Amino acid sequence: MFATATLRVALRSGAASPARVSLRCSLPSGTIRCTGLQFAPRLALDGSKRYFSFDSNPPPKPPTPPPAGILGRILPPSLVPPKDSSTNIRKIIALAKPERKPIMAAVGLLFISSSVSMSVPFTIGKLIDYFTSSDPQSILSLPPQTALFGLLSVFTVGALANFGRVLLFRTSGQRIVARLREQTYASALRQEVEYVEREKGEGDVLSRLSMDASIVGESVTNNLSDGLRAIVTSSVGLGLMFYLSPTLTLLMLSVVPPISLGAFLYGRYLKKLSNRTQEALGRMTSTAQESLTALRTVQAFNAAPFEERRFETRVRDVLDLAKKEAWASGIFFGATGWAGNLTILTLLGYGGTLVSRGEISVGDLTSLLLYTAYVGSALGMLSSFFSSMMKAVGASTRIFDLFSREPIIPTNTGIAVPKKSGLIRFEDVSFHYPSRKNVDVLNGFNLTLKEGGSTAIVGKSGSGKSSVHNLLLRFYDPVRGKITLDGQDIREFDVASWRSRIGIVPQDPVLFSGTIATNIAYGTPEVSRADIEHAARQANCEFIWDMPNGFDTQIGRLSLSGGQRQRIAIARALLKKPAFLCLDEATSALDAASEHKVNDAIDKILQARHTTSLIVAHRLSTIARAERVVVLEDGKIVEEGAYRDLASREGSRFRALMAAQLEAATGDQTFLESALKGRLENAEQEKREQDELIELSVKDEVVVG
Ligand SMILES: Nc1ncnc2c1ncn2[C@@H]1O[C@H](COP(=O)(O)OP(=O)(O)OP(=O)(O)O)[C@@H](O)[C@H]1O
Repeated sequence: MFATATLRVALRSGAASPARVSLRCSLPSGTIRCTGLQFAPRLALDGSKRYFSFDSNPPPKPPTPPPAGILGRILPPSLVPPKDSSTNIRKIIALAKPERKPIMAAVGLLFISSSVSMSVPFTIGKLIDYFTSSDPQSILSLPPQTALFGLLSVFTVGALANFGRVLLFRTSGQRIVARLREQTYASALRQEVEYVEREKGEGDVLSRLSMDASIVGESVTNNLSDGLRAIVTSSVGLGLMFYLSPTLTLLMLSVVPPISLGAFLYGRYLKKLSNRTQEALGRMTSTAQESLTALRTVQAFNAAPFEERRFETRVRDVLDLAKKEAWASGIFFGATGWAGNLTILTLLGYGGTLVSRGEISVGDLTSLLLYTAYVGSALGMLSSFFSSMMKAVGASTRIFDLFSREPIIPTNTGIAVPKKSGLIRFEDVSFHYPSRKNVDVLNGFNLTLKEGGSTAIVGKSGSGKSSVHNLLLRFYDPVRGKITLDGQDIREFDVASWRSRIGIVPQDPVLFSGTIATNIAYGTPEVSRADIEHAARQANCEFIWDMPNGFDTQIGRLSLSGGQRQRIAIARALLKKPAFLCLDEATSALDAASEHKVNDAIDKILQARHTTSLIVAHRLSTIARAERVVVLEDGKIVEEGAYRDLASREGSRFRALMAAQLEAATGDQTFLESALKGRLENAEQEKREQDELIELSVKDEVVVG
């Protein structure tokens, strides 16, 4: 039996499909079969019967059919414009839609200015005939003064129309570029981190936003304007030429087909080059960005010459492509110029004979030669219009790739997360990163986080602790298994709603340009100054009060220590009043006073019973503070319990791990015992001493640059 229903479905990574699809499903012999997608998925119902997941792989793509249409039949495939060209041209035109009024007005003005300029050769011809004729009255029916005044007025109107055309085309062009950049940026921010950080690289995305957007914007306005002008000039010019002398015009036209073919081939070649140039520019920007953001490391390693060479290689790639473009342009423009001059020469030779035979006047021949020059330059403009359109199609492919890409972790779909916090469970989760599919980071990982409880997750470096946070925050989704909140798969929630309930304190917190206050209120801009100060106080950020401008101090001018940055990040997380907190403790050693303050701030979070915390812990003093400690090994939790129990259990994995971390030889039990015990005592004593410690002067912590 078949039933039609609309199901909410989520597809595993790699499968692209809208979040809502209609499927026809049947249940023959216990297997659910569905149709309605391009490929037949195998549907698995999980135990809760609320979440459906597809284990689907699209079938291999059929071989690309040969290009259709006349061009496809007569030209080799490499010369046929690809199908996406026309789609992209349509998308580019769609971008210009909101600007249709100014663009239409500009086109109107273009017709006026072009008509005026097209009247110039005709007028010059008539004037020459007037001044050289034995009977001038037969040529001009108006008195010469009136004719000159009329011409002056026409030229003024033409100039004003030209002014309006340029202004309108350029301003709408800039608005289109602005819109394109905004939307592409918004799309980049929506993508899953893997795509931006790994698959493409931030530099590549930046180059799409800056250079590619400009090229596309240019093409829809300046080039379009010049292209239209060229079309008007060449068609009107040719019409007038036919009117003046059909024979000479046909002679002139004999050179057009070879030039047009040249322009077509040149445009195709240029598009390819442009694509490759943009890719090379993206790689160049990425390289520069990487070393400039790590300038300290570069300088500390005296690696500037090495980085220069690396950048130079990238610049060379761009230069090589630019050279190819220069050759192509040189050959094309040289050849077309030569062909143009040859045409003029032929026209002059044959036209002179016609004049001597009295078949055409000197004025008309002059007009014709001028029109030939006009039409020739218009055809040149048309070919450069065609090549820049091709360039824009190349650049637009890169922009539209990003612009219309649906992120693998979908946004704006799913239900809102319930207000109350709840029980989080990782159920048989397996995970590998998309770029390293052969390395299982988690494998059958099970973990329950009690509401309001605190759990420290410990394990060797690279064992996958931070990956657990990444999954909880839905930067990635599990490859198998699921994460649930009170039994509901978190993939059913709207991702923004889910993340709004989670506070994060990363290992190396990022501070954005702006003031300390805006940084603490990052993500919660509606909070009051009193709330910001309260959160800062709770996170032991007393150093802020000692700064010259307090909370209004600009971050850009500060050099903050690791401990200070972490405390600002803790204040930021506290301000969000999160139901769940992911804290990734910094591995770098903090000085004693700083460590006390960070730990004390962490304590406050742990004591806030409304927050469920999952701490990736490195320091024993932090581990000792959590209610529960879990040990991660080979992608699984291999041990869990209270710190006291694990620390005192002979032969526990936890003790072995801590021994390795403390670099204590297995035989040196005394050192390990005292460290494990000492940390717990320290943690307890710290609590008692914290108020006193916070009073300690921290003024010298602040460095204003
Ligand atoms: N985006 C990524 N793409 C591919 N592999 C990754 C990515 N992030 C982490 N890894 C790899 O996944 C494994 C687990 O990394 P993870 O950062 O979760 O470990 P960790 O236990 O938090 O390490 P540490 O304690 O050193 O911070 C490591 O082998 C790491 O190299």
